[in-house]
Amino acid sequence: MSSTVTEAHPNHSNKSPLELQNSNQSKRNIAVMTSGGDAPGMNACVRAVVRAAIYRGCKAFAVMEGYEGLVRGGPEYIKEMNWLDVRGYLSEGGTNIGTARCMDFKQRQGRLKGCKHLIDAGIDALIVCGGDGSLTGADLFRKEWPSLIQELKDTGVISNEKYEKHKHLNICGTVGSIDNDMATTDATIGAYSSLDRICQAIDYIDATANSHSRAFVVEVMGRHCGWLALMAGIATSADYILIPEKPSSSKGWQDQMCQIVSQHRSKGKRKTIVIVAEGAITNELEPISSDAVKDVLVDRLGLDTRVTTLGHVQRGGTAVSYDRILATVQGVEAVKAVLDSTPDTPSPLIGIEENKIVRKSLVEAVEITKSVATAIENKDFDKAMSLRDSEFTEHLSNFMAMNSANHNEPTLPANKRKSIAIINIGAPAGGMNSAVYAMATYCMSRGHTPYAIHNGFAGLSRHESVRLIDWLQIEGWNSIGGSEIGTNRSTPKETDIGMIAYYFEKYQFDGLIIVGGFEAFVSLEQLESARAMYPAFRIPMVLIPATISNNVPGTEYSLGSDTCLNSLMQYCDVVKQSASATRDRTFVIDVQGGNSGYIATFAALACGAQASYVPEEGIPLDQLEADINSLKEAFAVEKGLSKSGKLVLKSTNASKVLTTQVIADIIKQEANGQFDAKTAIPGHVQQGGLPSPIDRTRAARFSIKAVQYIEEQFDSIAPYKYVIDFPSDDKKVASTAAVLGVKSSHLKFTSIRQLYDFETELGRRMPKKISWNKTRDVADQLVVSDANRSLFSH
Ligand SMILES: Nc1ncnc2c1ncn2[C@@H]1O[C@H](COP(=O)(O)OP(=O)(O)OP(=O)(O)O)[C@@H](O)[C@H]1O
Ligand SMILES: O=P(O)(O)OC[C@H]1O[C@](O)(CO)[C@@H](O)[C@@H]1O
Ligand SMILES: [Mg+2]
Repeated sequence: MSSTVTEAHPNHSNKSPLELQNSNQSKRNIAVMTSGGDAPGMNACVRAVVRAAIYRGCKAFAVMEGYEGLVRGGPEYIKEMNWLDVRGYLSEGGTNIGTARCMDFKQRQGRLKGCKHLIDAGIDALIVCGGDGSLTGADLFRKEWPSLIQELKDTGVISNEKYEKHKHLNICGTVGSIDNDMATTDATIGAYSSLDRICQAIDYIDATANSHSRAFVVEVMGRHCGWLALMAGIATSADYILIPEKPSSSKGWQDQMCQIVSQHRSKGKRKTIVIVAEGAITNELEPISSDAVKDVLVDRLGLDTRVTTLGHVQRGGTAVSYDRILATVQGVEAVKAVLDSTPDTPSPLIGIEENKIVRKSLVEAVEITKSVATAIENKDFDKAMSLRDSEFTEHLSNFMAMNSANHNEPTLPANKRKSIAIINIGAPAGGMNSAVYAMATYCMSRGHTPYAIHNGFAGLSRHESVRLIDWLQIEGWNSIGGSEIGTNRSTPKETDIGMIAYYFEKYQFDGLIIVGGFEAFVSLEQLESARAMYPAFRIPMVLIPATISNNVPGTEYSLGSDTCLNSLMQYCDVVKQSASATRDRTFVIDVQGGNSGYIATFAALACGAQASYVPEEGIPLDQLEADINSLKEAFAVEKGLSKSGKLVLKSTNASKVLTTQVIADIIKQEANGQFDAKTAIPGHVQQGGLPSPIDRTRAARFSIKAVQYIEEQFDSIAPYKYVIDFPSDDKKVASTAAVLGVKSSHLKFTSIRQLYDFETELGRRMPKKISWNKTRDVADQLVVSDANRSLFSH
C-alpha cells in the first residue's frame, strides 16, 4: 500500500473515508450490471465498482443476469454486495454476476418493469458494463426514464414520494465486449484478452501450417467489427484479412487475396494464414464465409487448406493484465462519475484514449456507433471507416503496407528512398522483434532499404554487424520473444563512437531507429551531441522506448511492459492460488524494474495484492507496520476462509536494507504463528516469453511512425550534413533526434535534448515526473485494511 490514500475525485479531495461515508452526497445505492456477451475483465469491473462504492460510503448492488435481472427484479436479481463478495474476482474469467441477451428489455414494457424494480430496490445509480447493444439499451432507458416513471406514478404503481426521489436515472457506461466496436473509446474491456487468445491460437496454428506447408483460414469473432481480425492480422503477420469495414466485390477480394498469397508463396513462405472476421462481407453486403475463402485458396491456388473457427474459446479464460487494470480503473472512475452527476449532467461513458481514462458522452458514443452500422448498411464504407477511431484506420493502412512489402511497386519515388538502420539496445523487451519486422516491411513497401545492426553498438564497432534485412528471414518474428538481432547495454561512448560513425558513413545511413530502454535513451543523446564532431550522425534518429521498467523519459508507455505485466501477473496468480490453498500464507514477491515502481504498482492492481513497495516511496517503517497490522486483521477476520492467501509486491530497489527476505521474515515474526510468510522471486521470467499482442501491435504502430518521422525530418537536417559549423543549438535541427512516446492521450515525438537536459534524473535513471502515481491510490482503495473495511461494509 502506498503511504497516502488520496482521493483523485475533485469534489471529495479533502474528505476522509469516514467523512465520505457520512456525507449526504455519498449515501447512494449504486448498482452494477454486466450485459451482452461476457468479456474477460467484467469481473474486475464489478469488483472495482462494488469496492469503490463501499469505500465511498455507498451501498453496492449487483443486477444479476444483465437486463433480464432488471426485468425480473426482487432481491434475488438485484442483490446487495459486500466487500468480501467480490474477493477473487480479478483472476476469474466470464462474469460472476451473470449476463444475458434479454429480448424483453428491447420492449418498452420490459423497460417499464426494469424501472419499477430499480425503484423498489432503492437504486440511485446504475453502472452498465456491456457492449454497444447494452449501452444502446442503457441510453434508451435513460432517455425514456421520465416517461416510464411518470407512467408508474400515474398508474399508482409508485408513490409520489418515490417519484420525486427517483425522477432522474443516474446511469454510467463502461464498455465491456470482446468486439471493441464502441465509438469514442480505444479499447473495450475484454478485447485485448480475446486478442491474446486469438494470437496464441494462431501461433499454434503457424507451427502446424508451416510443417505441412498448408493454408489456414481462421475465423474470429466480431459480428459487425473487424478490430479483432485486424489486430490479430498485425500481431501474427497474417497474409490476408477480411473485415466488414473494408469490403470489396466478391471478385475483388478473391483476386487480391490470391495475388498476395501467391506472391508470398513465390518468395518462399511455406504457410498461409487468412483471418476472416465473423462479420466479413462483400461490398454488396453478402456474407463471406470461411469455407468460401477456403474454396478459393484450394481452387485457384491449389493450396492444401484447413478452416479453424475459434468460437467461444476467444471469450474464455482469465483477463490479461491490461483488461484487469482497465476494468479496475474504469470501475472506480464510474463510481466517481455517478457521484459527480447531477440531473443536468449528461450520462457518461468511461473510455480510454491512448493511456488516459476519459469521460465521454454516452449519447454521443451510442450515436456514432449506430452510424457506423447505418453507413455499412448503406454501403458507405468510407464513412463507416471514418467513424471508427483514427487508430483503427491507421492500423489498417499499416497492415496493408506491411503486407504488400517486397512485391508491390514501392510507394515512394526513387529519389525519396532512404537507407534506414534499426538497432536494439538494453535488456530484451517484448515487441523488439515486432518492431524490426514492422520497420523492415514498411521500409520495403515505401522503397527504403532496411538494415539491422546486430548485437548493439558493441556488435557494430567490433564486428561491423550490419545486415540487410531479408523479407523471408524476418517471417514469424512477431511471435518470438527476446531480440533476434541481439541486444546489449553498451552505449556508443562505452564502445567506440568513432568506429560507429565510420560504419554509419560507410553504409550511408539516412536514418536510425533505436529500440530500447534507458541505455538506448543515453545512446541517442550521445549520438545527438556528437553530431558536431561526426557528420555521419547528422541524420534523423528516433528512439522507440522498449523496456519492462517503463522508465524512459518522454513516454508513459514502453514496449515490453505489457508483456512483463502479463508474465508477472500469471506468476502472481499461481503463487496466490498456492497461498489461498494453504489459507494462512502471505507471499512477498520480488519485482524487477530498476528504480521504477511501474511494474510493481500495476501488477499489484492486476493481482489484487495487499501492498506494493516501490523505489519512488521506499519502505517507511510506519508503513510496513501498518501493512503488517492490516495483514493480521485480514487473517483474523477471514479465519482460514477460502481465497485468504495474500500477496505483497516489492520492487527490488524499494529498499536496500529491507530486502524481500527480510520483509518476509519480519512479517512471519510479527504474525506470531497466526500466519506464514514466504518469498517468491520471478526474476527474468518477467521479461516474458511470447510478446503480448499489445506489445506486438504497438511495436508495429511505433515503428511505422518512426520511419515516417525519418522521412519527414530528413530535409530538416540534410542541408547540414557536411557544413563545418554544425548548428548544434538550432532547436529544429536538434529535434530531428527524438523519443517517440505516449503522452496523455497522444503519440508524440519529443527532442532528446529537451528530455535529457530538463526532464531526466540521470542518477536515478528515471524521468523527473511519473505519470502513474495516481494509480497507487486506486490500488489502495480496493484493498483497504479490514479495520477500515468494517467501517465501510454494511
Ligand atoms: N436497442 C436496444 N434497446 C434496448 N435494449 C437493447 C438494445 N440493444 C441491446 N439491448 C439490450 O442489451 C442486450 C445486449 O446487447 P447485445 O446482444 O447487442 O450485446 P452487446 O452489449 O453489444 O455485447 P456484445 O456485442 O459484446 O455481445 C440485449 O440483449 C438487450 O437486452
Ligand atoms: O455467445 P453468443 O451469444 O453466441 O454471441 C456471439 C457473439 O458475441 C460476441 O462474442 C460479442 O459480441 C460476438 O463477436 C459474437 O458474434
Ligand atoms: Mg455488440
